[in-house]
Amino acid sequence: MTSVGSGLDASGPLKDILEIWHEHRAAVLFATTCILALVWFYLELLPRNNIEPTNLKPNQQATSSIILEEKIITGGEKAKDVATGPRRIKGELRRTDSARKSLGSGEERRIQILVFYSSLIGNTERIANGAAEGLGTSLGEGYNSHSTFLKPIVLDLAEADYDEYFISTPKQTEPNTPVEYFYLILLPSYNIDSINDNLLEHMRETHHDFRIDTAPLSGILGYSVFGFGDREGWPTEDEGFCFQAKEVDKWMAKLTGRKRAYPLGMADTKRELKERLDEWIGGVKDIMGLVARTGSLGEGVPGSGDAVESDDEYASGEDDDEVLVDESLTAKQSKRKEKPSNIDDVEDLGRIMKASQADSKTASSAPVAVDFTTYTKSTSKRPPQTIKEMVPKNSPTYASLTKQGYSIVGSHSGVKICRWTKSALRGRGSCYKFSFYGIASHQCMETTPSLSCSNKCVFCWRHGTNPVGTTWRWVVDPPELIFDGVKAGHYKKIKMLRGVPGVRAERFAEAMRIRHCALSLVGEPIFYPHINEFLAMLHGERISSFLVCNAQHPDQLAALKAVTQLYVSIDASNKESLRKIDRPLHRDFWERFQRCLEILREKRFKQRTVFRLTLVKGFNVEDEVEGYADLVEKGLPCFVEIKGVTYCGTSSSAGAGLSMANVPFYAEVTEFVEALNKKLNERGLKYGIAAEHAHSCCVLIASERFRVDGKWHTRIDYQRFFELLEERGADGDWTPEEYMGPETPEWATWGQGGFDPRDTRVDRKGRKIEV
Ligand SMILES: Cc1cc2nc3c(=O)[nH]c(=O)nc-3n(C[C@H](O)[C@H](O)[C@H](O)COP(=O)(O)O)c2cc1C
Ligand code: SF4
Repeated sequence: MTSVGSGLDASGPLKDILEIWHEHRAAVLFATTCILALVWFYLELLPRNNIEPTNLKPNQQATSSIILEEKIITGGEKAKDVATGPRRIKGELRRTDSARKSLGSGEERRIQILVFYSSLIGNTERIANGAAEGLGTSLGEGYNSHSTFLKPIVLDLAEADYDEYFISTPKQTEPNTPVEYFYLILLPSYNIDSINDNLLEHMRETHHDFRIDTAPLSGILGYSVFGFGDREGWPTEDEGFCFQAKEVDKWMAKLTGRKRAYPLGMADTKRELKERLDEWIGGVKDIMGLVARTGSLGEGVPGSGDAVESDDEYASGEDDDEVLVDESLTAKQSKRKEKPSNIDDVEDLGRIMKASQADSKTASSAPVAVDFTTYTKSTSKRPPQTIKEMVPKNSPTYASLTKQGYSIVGSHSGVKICRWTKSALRGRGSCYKFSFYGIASHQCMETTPSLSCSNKCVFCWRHGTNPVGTTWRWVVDPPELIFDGVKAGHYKKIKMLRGVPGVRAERFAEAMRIRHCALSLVGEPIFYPHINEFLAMLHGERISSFLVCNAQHPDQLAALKAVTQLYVSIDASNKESLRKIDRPLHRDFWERFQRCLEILREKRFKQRTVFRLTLVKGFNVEDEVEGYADLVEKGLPCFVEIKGVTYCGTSSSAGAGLSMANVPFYAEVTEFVEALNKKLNERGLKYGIAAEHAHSCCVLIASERFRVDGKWHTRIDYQRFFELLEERGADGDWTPEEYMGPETPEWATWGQGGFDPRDTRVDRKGRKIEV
């Protein structure tokens, strides 16, 4: 037996131990090292993990590191620098109250509202004090345990130190209890020298001072401005109404790096003060609630509160009704062959709906899909098919649509904010439907309960991403889910526009109540099996319905109940042209189209019916006036909207062969309209050119039924429409004349251009255009 290095002879238990040591020396050393490493790891890192919240803001993080150094107590002494090696912790970990609050919840915050005002006559001073008191009372009640609103402080801009408040974020008085600041600025305008000029000068200089950050107030939580003015002396914003509040709002956006938390509010102090102020204060309180709950001002769209006051959305070209040339159409797409699909009875629709509603996720018991490809009925039976979602979350279609700004609701519906809604929120004009029918664009929701369509129109601006199909072969979502979802999606997007330059508090508040619904987004709304239930929900909340269909689903059109205004798209005047331009999937598309016109004719004394013509030069304009007159004679719609196609592409539409050359000039549209109107009159049809919206390249021909004492009445009495619905039900009998609105405003009538004089017309870069 050999000795163990020491030269000692070993025997008995000692010998056993030594033998084991020899055999397992490496393993034992490794285990010991691991245990020591774990102990070090525990002692060194655990305390820090406990007290360093990862999601704190920079100033909070700074505070936490101060706390780390000062408050970890080792036997009554301050801890040594953590980098010097493992620490031995004795005794308890103690923290100050504020640190405990701040770190225990991870989100404790103290918010200080500063109410700035200027006042020559004294009104604004009184209002500022009242507002601060009101806010103090309601916010003092607290939104949750993690936020404390300190009593608002009122500051007179004539006395406040600009260097303290407008050159950088106000200094923290107690570093261990950081405070976040929220600025409210109440400002009357004066066209004489006043303290406002000093403030504006100071803001301008600060922003341009190369020694100072261009956004030195970016550390504040947010701001909002309210302006006071007098419309008697300064009737419009262009004439100086609240001009200094507008300026301050703009400079604050720059200095804070887009932290406009709520839109600029404005009031004529002699007329609408209380209403506007309450509205604005209510909005500010909501934002405070949001901050308290979530710790942030919420999401904003790109450009929201943009310091350069951008108008980027004008370049996006999005719009429900502006039909845009789709640059993404490719030769490949246009040549794509349609797969032969099943032909079944329309009655099967009911079966599909029931089955898919019963269990939308159980695909195995799926009924036979409905095929609308051929309008004639067939009795052939098809094997059961699997029901899928139309736009599954993981599909490229979903990704593409959401990228384009659609919110997908459920599995086949969508909602999107149209560019006119944004435009109206900013006082830059509503869409032509305002001029013609009185729809306020900022109160309009654009949605569809079916993202699928059965055409592939050459001018469709949906970038070829919407699903197409002739059959409803997808899961059917219940109408309640869609209704709640689209409203929530719409409101969410409106809220995101709160910081966009030019959005006015008044219109923003109005926009939080949807009054109109344009069912004309991508897809075909009447494709949705529960369209009537969905419409009833809209009407139940007094939301008007403007439903556009593609004249390819006659049975659904016939079964459609009351809508406020019913459209069919008339994209061509003859079969060949329609095939070329709409590229329909249905083989019997022309028969379907004709049948839809007949149905519209039948409905014309019950509903406001509209033909929508989209003119594409080289496709459906030349030599087609006669053909369109035939169609109007057949359908006898209440109105004919004629619109020039709009181009948004940067490259040519190779597949469809479209380019800017296909976009008619407004003069060409008006020439066409005059020719069509003449043809109609020659045939003894009583129509006339009623209104126009040159900005949208759109003109309205109306039936003389809507001309009273020589004046056009193309607008709608929405109130009366809902009364009729409530009195007589969705199948009830009434005529469109019964809810005919007041006279079409002079500025909207033919020859006047159609731009609301109360709005400001701007170009794509936001520069003012003289109308
Ligand atoms: C000399 C003078 C000039 C004014 N200039 C404007 C103006 O350019 N634009 C505007 O909207 N209101 C203007 N106003 C209206 C005031 O902004 C409005 O009356 C405001 O409520 C006054 O607030 P104060 O009482 O706090 O000073 C002016 C008022 C005065 C007396
Ligand atoms: S009707 Fe509504 S959705 Fe359509 S363009 Fe006007 S505002 Fe937009």
